[in-house]
Amino acid sequence: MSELSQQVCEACSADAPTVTDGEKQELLKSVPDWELVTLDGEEQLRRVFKFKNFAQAQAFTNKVADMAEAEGHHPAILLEWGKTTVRWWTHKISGLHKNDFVMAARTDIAYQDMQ
Ligand SMILES: C[C@H](O)[C@H](O)[C@H]1CNC2=NC(N)=NC(=O)C2=N1
Repeated sequence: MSELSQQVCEACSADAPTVTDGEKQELLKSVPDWELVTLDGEEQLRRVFKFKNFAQAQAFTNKVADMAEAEGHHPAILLEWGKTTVRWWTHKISGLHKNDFVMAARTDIAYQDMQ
């Protein structure tokens, strides 16, 4: 499997399967800084990114938003002073698809590029 962050989202339909527990454990190895959370019954990936101020958090938020729009796959993003919280899941299957792990890995690269 090529580096997760180099992959792109595959077309995902409403009847696409969520990742299995085994797939989750394997994929999580590529995004170790992310946590699995369940909100409103939907399993998601979540990570909090820390910054020196609001402007840096805002710039990162915009990078992630642009990447999401380009990919047609969108996160929930909370922008606060000094931090940005990103959650990835696939709305149409109410859970986690491999696409979410790809986008989490690409979000990590966007953060690394700002350090
Ligand atoms: C019509 C549009 O392409 C779809 O609603 C896309 C938009 N972005 C999306 N983003 C996420 N995270 N999950 C989706 O199911 C999804 N669907």
